[in-house]
Amino acid sequence: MTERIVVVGAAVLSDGCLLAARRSAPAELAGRWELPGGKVEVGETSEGALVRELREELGVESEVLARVPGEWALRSPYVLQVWTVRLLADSPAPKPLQDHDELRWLTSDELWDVEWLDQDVAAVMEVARGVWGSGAAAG
Ligand SMILES: Nc1nc2c([nH]c(=O)n2[C@H]2C[C@H](O)[C@@H](COP(=O)(O)OP(=O)(O)OP(=O)(O)O)O2)c(=O)[nH]1
Repeated sequence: MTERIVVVGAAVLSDGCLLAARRSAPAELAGRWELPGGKVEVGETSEGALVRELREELGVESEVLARVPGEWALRSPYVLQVWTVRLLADSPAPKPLQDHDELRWLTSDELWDVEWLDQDVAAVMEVARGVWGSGAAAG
């Protein structure tokens, strides 16, 4: 059986915008944009991993809403699964505390203004389809 490790990515939504995070490390990913998140640890649920990663990376308190259909291959053995997430009302605003050096809230018109990781493009398209409908075509 092929080993497969799930990386959970958060489509954090607020006021109709999607949160994008620019990676600061490792060197081969630095400068490119991604959905914040990380690896699911042993004994952890996907939802638990997302809430933990968002707390560690962005300093926010969040609630997982729904799985975005699909699964996307990353560098083997990793696969990306994505969930929509909202910030709790009393959450601090997100800050790039760990792994990222810049954050942006993107409207559907701005979605392709950032250089997403190549392996994230299909996942971001699926998020856009679910959130905004088919209007947010890749630019
Ligand atoms: N979080 C996240 N990681 C992604 C995305 N796209 C993508 O290729 N990756 C890769 C980068 C990393 O190789 C891996 C996840 O690593 P990570 O560094 O975010 O996870 P982590 O916090 O659990 O890492 P670690 O330092 O504890 O090992 O997946 C994405 O959209 N979000």
